[in-house]
Amino acid sequence: MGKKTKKTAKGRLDKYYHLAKDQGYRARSAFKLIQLNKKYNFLEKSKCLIDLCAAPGSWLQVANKYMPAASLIIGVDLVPIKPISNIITFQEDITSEKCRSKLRNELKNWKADVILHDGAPNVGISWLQDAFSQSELTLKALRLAVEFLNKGGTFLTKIFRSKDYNNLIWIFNQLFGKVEATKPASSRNVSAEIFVICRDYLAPKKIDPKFLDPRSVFQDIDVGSTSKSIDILHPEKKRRNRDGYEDGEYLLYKEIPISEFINSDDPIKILGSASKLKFDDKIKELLNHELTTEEIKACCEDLKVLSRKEFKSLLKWRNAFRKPSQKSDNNENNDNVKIDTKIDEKQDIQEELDKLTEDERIRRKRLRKKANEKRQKNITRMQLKMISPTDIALDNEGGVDDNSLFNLKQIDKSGALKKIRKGDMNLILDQGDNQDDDIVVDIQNKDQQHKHVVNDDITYLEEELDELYEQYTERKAERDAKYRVKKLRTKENDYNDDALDIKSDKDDDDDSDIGNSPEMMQGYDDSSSDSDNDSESSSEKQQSNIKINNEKFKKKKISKLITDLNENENDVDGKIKMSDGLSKRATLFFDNPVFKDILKSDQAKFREQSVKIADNNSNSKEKTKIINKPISDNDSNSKEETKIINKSISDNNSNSREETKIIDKSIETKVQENLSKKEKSKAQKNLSGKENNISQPNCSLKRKVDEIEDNCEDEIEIVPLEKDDGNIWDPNKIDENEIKMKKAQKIGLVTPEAINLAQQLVNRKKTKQELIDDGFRRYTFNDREGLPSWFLDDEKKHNVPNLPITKEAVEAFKERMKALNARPIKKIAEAKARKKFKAFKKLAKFQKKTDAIVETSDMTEKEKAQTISNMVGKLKKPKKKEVKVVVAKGTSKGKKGRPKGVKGRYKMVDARMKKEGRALKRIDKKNGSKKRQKR
Ligand SMILES: C[S@@+](CC[C@H](N)C(=O)[O-])C[C@H]1O[C@@H](n2cnc3c(N)ncnc32)[C@H](O)[C@@H]1O
Repeated sequence: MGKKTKKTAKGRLDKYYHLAKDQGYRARSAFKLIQLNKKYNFLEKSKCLIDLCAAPGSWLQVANKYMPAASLIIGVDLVPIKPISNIITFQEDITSEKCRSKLRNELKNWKADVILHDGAPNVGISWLQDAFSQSELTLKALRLAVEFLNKGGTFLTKIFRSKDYNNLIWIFNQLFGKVEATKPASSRNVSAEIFVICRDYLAPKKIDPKFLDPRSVFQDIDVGSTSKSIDILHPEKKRRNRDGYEDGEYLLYKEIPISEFINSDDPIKILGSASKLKFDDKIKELLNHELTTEEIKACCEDLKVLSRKEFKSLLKWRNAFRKPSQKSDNNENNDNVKIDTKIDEKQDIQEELDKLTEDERIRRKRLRKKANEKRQKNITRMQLKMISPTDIALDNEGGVDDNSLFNLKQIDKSGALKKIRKGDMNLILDQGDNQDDDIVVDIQNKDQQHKHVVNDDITYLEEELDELYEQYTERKAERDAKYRVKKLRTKENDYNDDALDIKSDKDDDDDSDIGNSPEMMQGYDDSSSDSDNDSESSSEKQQSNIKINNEKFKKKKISKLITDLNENENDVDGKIKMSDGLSKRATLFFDNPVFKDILKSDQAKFREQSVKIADNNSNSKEKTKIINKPISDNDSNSKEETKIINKSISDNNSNSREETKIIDKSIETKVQENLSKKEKSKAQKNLSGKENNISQPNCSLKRKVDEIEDNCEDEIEIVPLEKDDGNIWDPNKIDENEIKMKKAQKIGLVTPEAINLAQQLVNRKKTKQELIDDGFRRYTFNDREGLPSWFLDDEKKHNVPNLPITKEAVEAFKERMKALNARPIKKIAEAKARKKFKAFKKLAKFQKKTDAIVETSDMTEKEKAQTISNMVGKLKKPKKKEVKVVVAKGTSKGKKGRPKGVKGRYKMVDARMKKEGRALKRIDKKNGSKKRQKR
């Protein structure tokens, strides 16, 4: 058995426990007397009270409180009672003669107005004995009551509800005018105790001693048959018996003769109550009967361990030995048994079935709940714009399968892609009935009605999704005005779908999404690389490549909108990667028309940048191609190429490194020109004669370039490289800036200027161009050359750019800093929160207690106010932190740190110090009392 804790046992620490503690009562039972007194008002009128069984003394406290001052109150108990002022207490057994004489001594000629009895003998032996001793103790208390009670006095006693209850009440009624049994609210419901208040003591001159003799009071009771048999066929229906043991039976083991079992009209009862069936002399011949098997004998030996089957076989066996007349008498009984057993089996099966059905229902409910939660989560995520509507379909089963609602593969098969792209989903649904294999397989087996239901569901879901998607796009449009323009453009593109299919090559040069597609970019690169090894006109091939790729992309673009979701290049470990390097999910997301124009512009920029990079990169294939072109082409082409290069030279004059490259290019151009004029024949010779030169055009070119460079040194004007002007004083270049950058990266924007600028950029108040323009001002090119250091220092201090910043921005920054400064550090904040939480908990507890006091009807308003104010006082008083004085001895002597077995605050002292401390305290106390006496 698990150990019962103080808290759990009978719910010990209840409201009355706390109330008693708060009001200083020694036990919660004080409230029982308070409540009884409230009902019957007997304490206020009394001047003498005897409390029999008074320890620990809470009833005495209540009596002292409610009775008039200078009343005589006597308390007696088996255990000592802690003294209470104005109350006489002594330790005695109330059943003893000694107690009687002691009481007589204390009372002298007085008689009590009230006698209380809350005695509880040592219980726990057995129910029967417990109840009996309680009744006996009550009778003993009554005996004292009739001796010491005044006429018209009150006797309050506790009794347990048992079979003796009625007898006791009868006795009380003979001696008192009014007898009432009641159970106060503070008495626990689980307790069998009840209080009987007997008022108007009749004080008869002569009392029949039998009234106070337990043997005569409790012997004539006929409580009826108290058989403790168990229903052997329904052992689980066994009820707890609160009546205790059978009368006269104090043993659990019971032997019953077999003859009794056979002749009994209620054999089941016998089997339930007996421990063993004894083969008695009367029917000893049964022992040797063939029906009396060893198993039957063994069953008779110990009935307590038999199963239902074994009990049945015993009953069968008994039936065989019954006389026909007896049989007919008991046939009914046996039939009942059989019917009962059958019903039992059926019941068992039914119960089992019910249990299984219930389990299944719970399982389904759980699954349904899970699915609903997931759906709800997706919708929320979509509303928060964390995912696109298409993701919901993907997430539904962790991906798109053949049965998925959004399996566009099915739609693809239908050949109605264009219609879908125009938004006509109904068309596909109509066709889908015939073309969707998977759906057909499913639906074929079901009736037509079901088909409609399924279609209706899908249509409904699609409509819902469309609606959500529209909401999403509208929200987006509201946020971004530019989006509307893009949307218009998207619409235009949609209307021109057919035209898009046969768009001319002209479009390739535009910044359209086709030309900017990743595939397109790839195609572009491919063509460049092809030209390395191809002697064919590169421009032509490039054009044709672009055209092919363009068509490919067009096809892809068209089918993208309603593409097969399973289309992927790699599907490794379940992670699907699309051709453009994005995951399938991401590709789907960016295929959304919302991103169409964003991608267009971005890709266009990307292409521009790529072309520029290709132009500027000396090692790039593109450049080699351009340089190679004059070799393979005629002289006329070379001039055009030179122009292109010159153009790029003029475009890129800011960077010195770039410039060097450009100069290299100009050299190469000149070389090419010279090559076309002077060395053409030589080069042709080389090209036709030397295989190596053909296979490695770059090498031959380089050699030629070297040769020609040597020859034409005079003709080439070499432009000197611009020196890196380190003397230009650029305040942005100094280390300080780097430090600021690092700081900003670490803790964010730290100056109001930075915040202002960031805000302007984010709110689109400032464009990129304006920002660049702002960079060119009088501070931009400050020449530091030859300036004295003191001047530079001074300049650094005072000649700083006055960046434009609004008053509001500065105010906002100040506020932000103030807020930051006002915020406590983490540890302090945590400590404060902890303190607050503790105070809150304390307050809640206090409130609970005060509520209980306010609600209680056992106290006057004044008392309530007093108790609450006392509690407030206690709450305010800080608890003293106890410091334990530990004498350093044994192992802890001379050792540092906490001594063994000491918890909480402690102070290490040596034995002398402790003794001296005590002596000082004693002396102080003595002196203090002397001083007081003098006063
Ligand atoms: C429930 S307590 C009484 C509580 C008491 N009314 C109060 O409010 O503090 C029961 C007490 O009966 C006492 N008791 C039991 N048998 C007794 C006896 N024969 N004589 C005296 N006291 C007895 C026990 O010692 C026990 O303290």
